[in-house]
This record gives sequence, structure tokens and C-alpha cells, in this order.
Amino acid sequence: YLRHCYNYWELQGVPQLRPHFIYGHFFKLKSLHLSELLQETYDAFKGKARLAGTYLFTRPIAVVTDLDLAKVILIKDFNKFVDRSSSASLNLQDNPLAGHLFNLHGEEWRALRTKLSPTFTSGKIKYMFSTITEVADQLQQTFDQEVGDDGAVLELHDLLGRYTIDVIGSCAFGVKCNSLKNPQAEFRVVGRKLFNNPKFNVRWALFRMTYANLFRKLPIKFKSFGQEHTKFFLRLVQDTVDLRERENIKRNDFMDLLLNLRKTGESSGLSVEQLAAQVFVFFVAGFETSSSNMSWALFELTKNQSIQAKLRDEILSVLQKHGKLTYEAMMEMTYLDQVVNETLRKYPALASLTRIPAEDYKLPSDDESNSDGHIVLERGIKVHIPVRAIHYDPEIYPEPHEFRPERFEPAATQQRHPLAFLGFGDGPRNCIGLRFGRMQVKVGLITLLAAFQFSQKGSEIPIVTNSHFVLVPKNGVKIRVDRLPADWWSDYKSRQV
Ligand code: HEM
Repeated sequence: YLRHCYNYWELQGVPQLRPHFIYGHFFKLKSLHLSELLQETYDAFKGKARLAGTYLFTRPIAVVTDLDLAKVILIKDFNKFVDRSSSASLNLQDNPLAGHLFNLHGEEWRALRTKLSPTFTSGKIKYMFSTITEVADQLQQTFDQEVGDDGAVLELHDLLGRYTIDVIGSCAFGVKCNSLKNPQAEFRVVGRKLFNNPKFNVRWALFRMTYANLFRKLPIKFKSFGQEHTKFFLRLVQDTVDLRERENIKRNDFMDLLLNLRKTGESSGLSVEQLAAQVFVFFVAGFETSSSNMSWALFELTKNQSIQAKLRDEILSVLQKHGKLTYEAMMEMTYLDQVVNETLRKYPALASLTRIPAEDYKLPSDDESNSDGHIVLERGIKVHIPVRAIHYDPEIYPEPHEFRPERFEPAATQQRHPLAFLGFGDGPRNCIGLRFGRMQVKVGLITLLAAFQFSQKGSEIPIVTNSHFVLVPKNGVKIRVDRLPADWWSDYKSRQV
């Protein structure tokens, strides 16, 4: 039976990473993000085939090794690849919060994405800028207390997670979480539980996801998400909705924009459960991705002091020109933008993007050099675009382990394939919150780099988690932080002359 399963790709005419005939790739499944398996498949077949096959337990998965094919799947033929997971994995009865944009399928996804997209335009996001800077002020105060007069080694990932939780809490739920001031705030506690479960077993979780269909039919229920968390979010959203509707409260936040959608009076308006699911995904997708991006950025800036100095110089000169931190000032900081991109290249939030063909799909063969135009991707097969492997491909990014923001100068970006950077995904199903995410990351980095120096003494090298989809630092990011000397800037300038 196993021999038959592991022959799937060969029978389809697709080159495959041959698994062990009994235990398959079991011992390679060390992480939920499958980075290692995808990297190995990419390395084995890149340049030889546009698509390669491998196996998750006995299930075949496809790995795209060619950026043109990635473009076809994510953008050109997107209508044939709308979903990122199988519909069997969605169990709304047991978990009403799972009905969010990231998980939804087909037409349901399309209708909701159309409704939510206007919420995330630059114009709307800009209104939230002052809410973010208010939280950033608290971040600076908290750092200042922790650092003291003598400086200290701080665990940044926790502090930055509290910053992004307070931002998302304020902008998505309209709630002041105060987790920066009070680490035991309920939001923080729930957020930590979502991402750090010490009892979590990677292979078991992968197994359940791979055979979700089978597990749904079993009489035993395995809860993937704690009931108390579901209750917490549903209660919070219901209370906020009631309060705002009763007292006609208006705020420039996602909740307000979602409530307007609810009031459109159309039958297609959002129910409270749907609304709760959306703010929940904004919370889950928005806080850990952004705090990790900031943590990794500060870690790289600590290792690369000249880049830290160059970035701080940009930040201080733009702030001086504008008098204070405004949206326009932030947008003027182009080197900061490059630093954020280079961080996402080295530490993408998702190791791969997944899409599933709704129908059997024949690979396009418009180019004569494609000898694989006969290959058919069967309906329902999971296709992985291996973001991390692409971001570390030395033919695309020479010396990929080096941190070089210059890679994202406009001229350098233009020379690469448009899909060489996939930090926020691509196509109609890319990250809906990318502008908001970038904004909270940038405001946080500006605030910290304008006031503090990050250095290596006593710092530790962080490692990437293996227990979650999002590539977060496992045991935090411990870095030496000192208040910036008052004469830092004049000193830096005199050294530049
Ligand atoms: C630095 C911060 C962030 C990163 C790196 C990031 C990354 C991503 C990636 C890679 C995807 C998958 C895209 C694809 O499959 O093509 C995604 C999807 C998504 N992200 Fe983000 N994200 C960030 C911040 C946010 C924020 C702040 C929000 C909400 C406020 C958000 C909400 C979502 C949602 C709802 C989806 C699913 C979109 C859909 O299926 O239509 N993300 N994100």
C-alpha cells in the first residue's frame, strides 16, 4: 500500500523526492511549517522541473520550483486556485471563529474579501496612525523603565508582542488592552496561549490536518482551539457591538468599519459570529507576524551596527524635518522600508503559500521549453509555493544569509522576478493587512531606534520555532539595550564627513 502511495507523483510524470518506503518523510516532519521538506524538494528540482512532488505522511503535495509557474498559480490563473486549504479542515459548528478570511473557501471567501477590502485601503489605514503612535509612546516608556540608566538585556519579542497586541486590540476591537503596562492583561494571556502551547506535538498536529476529513468522521472530538478562547472573543465582540450600537459610538478602527458593513442592511451584511471571526483573524494574523518582524529586524540591526546607524540617521533627519512623527514622515523613510523588506525576506512569516486547484488543472505549456505541459494537477492537491526556499535561493539573492537592505533599492528590485519577494504573498489572496502591518512595524521601529541603541553584549542568538505556522522566534530575542547618548547624531554626522 505504501509503495503505491509513494508512487503517486511518478505516475503523474512529476519528479519526486522519494520517501523511505515505510516511514515516508516522517522524520523530516520536524516543523509545522514544513520548511525543511520544502527546502529539500526545491533544492533537488529547481532548474530541472517547474513542479516537483513530495509527501506529507502518505498524502502527495506539489512544490513549485519556478517563479513563472508561481505567478500563474497566484495571479494569472488565480480563479482556478482560490482556496489555500481543503474545506474539510473547516468546522464552523465547533469553532465559529474559524469562519474568517484566511480559512474561507470559494465564493464565500470572494464575497467577504470584496466586503473587507475597502477597510484596508491606505486612506482608511491612515486614520489609525495616531492610535498606533499613542501605543508606541507607551512602548517607549516601557522600554525606558526596563532599560534604566545602566542599560539592560531585554527579551524584545515579549515586549514587542505586547505593543502589537495593544495596537491590534485598539484598532480591531476598539479596546485598550494595556498589556504593555500589565503583562497579565487578558489579551496578552490569550495571545500567548495561542502561540506557545508547551504540550503541542508537531507531527500529531500535522497528521490531524493532513487527514482532517477522516478526523471529522470520528466520534471523538479533538478541539484545536480552546473553548474559553472562543468565548472570550465572542463575548468581547458582542459587548463592543452592543455598546457602540447603544451609545452610537464612532471610532476610527476596524470594528467601526465592520459595523458599518453590518448596517448596510443588505441580507449579505455580517453576523456577529462572522464579525467576531474577522476581528479574531486580524488579532491572530496581525500581532505575532508584526512583532516577530520587528524582533528579527532589531536582531539583524544588532548584528549589523553600520546598518543600524544608517537607519537611525534616516529616522532622526526625517523626524527633524517634520518636527514629529507623522504618516507622511514615516512614508519618507525609504531605507526603513528596505530594512523591513529585507527582514521579511530572511524571516518570512509563512514558509510557504498554499493553493488548491478547484478542478483538475493542466500545467500551461505556452513556452516550447516546457516539456511538462501534459502534467495534470488533480483537484484538491495541495500546491506549496516555498517562500522561504525562494527567499534563500542564491541565484535570486546572492549570499542569502547576509542581511542587505540594499537588495530592496528600487533598481535592484526591478531586476528581479516580480515574485521573488513573497513576504505578504501575492495575487488576489495576498495579505489583506499588509499596509496596516507595515505601518505598525515601522512606527514601532522608528520609536525605538530614535531613543535606544541595540548592541550585542550579552545578547543571544534566537532560533525559529518549529511548533507553529508562523515563523516566530522560539525562546524570544534577548538583546542589549541602552538609552541613546544625547550626542549620538552629531557624533555620527562628524564621523561621516
Ligand atoms: C508584518 C506583518 C504581516 C505579515 C508578514 C503577513 C503575512 C501574510 C501572508 C504571507 C499571508 C498569506 C498570503 C497569501 O497566501 O498569498 C497573509 C494573509 C493574511 N493576512 Fe497578513 N501579514 C501581516 C500582517 C497582517 C495584519 C496586521 C493583518 C490584519 C489586520 C493581516 C491579515 C491577514 C489576513 C486576513 C490574511 C488572509 C487573506 C485572504 O485569505 O484573503 N495580516 N498575511
